[in-house]
Amino acid sequence: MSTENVDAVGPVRNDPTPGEQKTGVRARLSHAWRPFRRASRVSRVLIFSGLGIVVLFLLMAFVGPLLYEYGGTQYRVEVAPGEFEPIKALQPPSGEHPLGTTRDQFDVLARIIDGASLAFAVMALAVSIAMIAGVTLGLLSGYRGGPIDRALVTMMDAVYAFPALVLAIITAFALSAIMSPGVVPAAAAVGVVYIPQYFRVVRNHTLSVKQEPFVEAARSMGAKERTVLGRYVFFNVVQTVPVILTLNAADSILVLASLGFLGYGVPPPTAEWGYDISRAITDVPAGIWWTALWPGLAIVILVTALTLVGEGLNDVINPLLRSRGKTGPKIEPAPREDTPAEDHTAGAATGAAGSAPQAARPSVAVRGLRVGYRTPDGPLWAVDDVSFDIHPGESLGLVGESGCGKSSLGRALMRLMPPGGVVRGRVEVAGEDMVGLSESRLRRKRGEDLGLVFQEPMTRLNPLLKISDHFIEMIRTHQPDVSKAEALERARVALSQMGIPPTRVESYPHEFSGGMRQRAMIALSIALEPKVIVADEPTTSLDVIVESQILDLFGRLRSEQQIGLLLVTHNLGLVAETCDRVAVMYAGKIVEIGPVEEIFNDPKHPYTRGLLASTISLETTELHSIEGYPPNLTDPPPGCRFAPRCPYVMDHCTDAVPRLTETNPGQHTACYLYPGAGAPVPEGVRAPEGNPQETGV
Ligand SMILES: Nc1ncnc2c1ncn2[C@@H]1O[C@H](COP(=O)(O)OP(=O)(O)OP(=O)(O)O)[C@@H](O)[C@H]1O
Repeated sequence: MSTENVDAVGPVRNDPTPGEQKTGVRARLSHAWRPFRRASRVSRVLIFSGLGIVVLFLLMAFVGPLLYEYGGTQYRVEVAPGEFEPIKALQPPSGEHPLGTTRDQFDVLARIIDGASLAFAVMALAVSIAMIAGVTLGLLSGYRGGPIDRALVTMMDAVYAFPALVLAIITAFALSAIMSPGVVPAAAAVGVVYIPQYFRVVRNHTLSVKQEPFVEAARSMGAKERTVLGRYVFFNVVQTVPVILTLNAADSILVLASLGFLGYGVPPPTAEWGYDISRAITDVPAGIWWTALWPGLAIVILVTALTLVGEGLNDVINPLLRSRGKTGPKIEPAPREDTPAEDHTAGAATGAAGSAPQAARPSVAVRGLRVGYRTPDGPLWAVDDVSFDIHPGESLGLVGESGCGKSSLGRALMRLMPPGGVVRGRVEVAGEDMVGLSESRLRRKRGEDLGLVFQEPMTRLNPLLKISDHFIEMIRTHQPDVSKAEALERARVALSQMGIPPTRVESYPHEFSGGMRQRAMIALSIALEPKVIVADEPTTSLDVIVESQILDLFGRLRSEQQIGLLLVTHNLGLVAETCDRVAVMYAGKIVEIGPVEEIFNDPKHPYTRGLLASTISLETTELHSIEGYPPNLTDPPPGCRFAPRCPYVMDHCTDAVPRLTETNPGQHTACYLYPGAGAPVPEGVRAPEGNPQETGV
């Protein structure tokens, strides 16, 4: 029996589809039934035939003793009050003893009936022991990590290395020293065998689930730690349990029978199928077939039935397996999105460093932001003293080479840092400093004031939750008074605003195309009408048509809802098309910031020039590149960090970090080639001019 598929197990989610609102018990039954209705025919046949057999055995175990005249340990019959006659040993099946009698003068059918009661009792107890211990330890180990994890993994590996039966026998021996033999020690001996299975599956799931982008995405939308642990870690992890449970239930019957066969199980004369087979071993050569056959058949049939239920359940509750048998998702007509004319001039006027002057107060004001990590080579400041503003409806592009700190900056705005990451400085969002906020207040700000859109939306949506669940959870986390029905309605509206048919709200993320997932992710991030969206490479994994749809969406959100946008990207073309202003980052610092038009037409910083020169456009005749590599941020060069790669480097470039100084209206550049950067420009030095794509850096 394998548990290999359980890693992919999904939820049994039972939410109503639109237009089907039932109430009370009927609704619950209908919802519980839904996953089975969606399951393939084969799965349903497997489950229900298996369940049918298990129910027959249960009836036999619990109703049988009331109806059948013999008991499993009864070796005589009362023929008259106080007068007994022994049951004859080794009687073949007959009207009186339908399955015959054993050499110990027991009725075989009565032994089968009592053996079934024992099997169910041991199975239930053993599986519960294993599940509770394995799941608890697995969650603890995976979530906590560190020495606890190492100790538990070593212990479980040692236990797992033992052959199951040997382990069960050793446990039975050990338990016999502290308690008298019976159902409980037998169940404990069987249960111990399965603890490592639950432990390994749950621990590995916990480890991977807690790092899943969708867990981070949930945090970015303000989910509480308890919700993250419960709904995203525990909920994802426990989906694996029912399948292991049914498969282990089947296996436990075999282990119990083996223990009984070897004489280590429940002590005789208790009816136990394995023990009965061992007693019948010498009967078979003597032509006495019935004493071994019936308990053997009972074991085979019950184990097979439980396995069928387990395999069928796996198919039903795993959404990925479930969709395997279908003809595929319905093909939706391409969504029509009206593109309003974008106002790229908004916020593109003159202003102080990092800020476009606007009448309104900025939605985000970043001042002296530093973002650091602990690394084996020492502290690394990925963002170092960065300041800028984003005004309502304004879009700021953040560009730079890989590793210059763009994503770190984006995350720091939400204070969504990996372990070991620190944020210093001020990030004022709607008048409150994110850096100093308490965790609970921070959770409210995330989602409500700041939305986050990631690249690869598939990994950011919980694969076990429907799109509707994502909306309901996020909306109700921030607005507990909103009913589920209202949240669902808002989800439908938000989806249709993004060009996704509202009927698709009940789909799982894997039933969406990449573009639909990204639009759903955007719909989610704007559901609470945040002031600013941080979009980190939002179109990287999408084709150009979907990319253009997404950009149109951002444009609409900005012009219609005045949502600000921080677009983190490598793609200068995307910035030219989408943004009002652009900030160029190099080695953790903003080296140039200003209106897109100014910077793209007249870049001042040699690094900006280098970046633009290495961009391919229709006019490109010769591709330039910036020589060398960005510095190691654990040990950045002194002064201007670009100096080691700069073709215009001067002596004093390495003395101190140049200040951002206005070089064009609204455009600020941190370079000693321009007066105001902190040192006089040496005589005879001329700053570069002209189109860098033609002239190079
Ligand atoms: N969790 C972390 N621990 C240690 N260092 C990190 C961590 N995350 C990022 N860094 C380091 O911080 C620096 C900036 O990384 P970041 O991902 O912010 O850059 P980026 O410009 O977004 O790069 P890319 O465009 O490739 O995503 C890099 O030197 C990177 O190695």
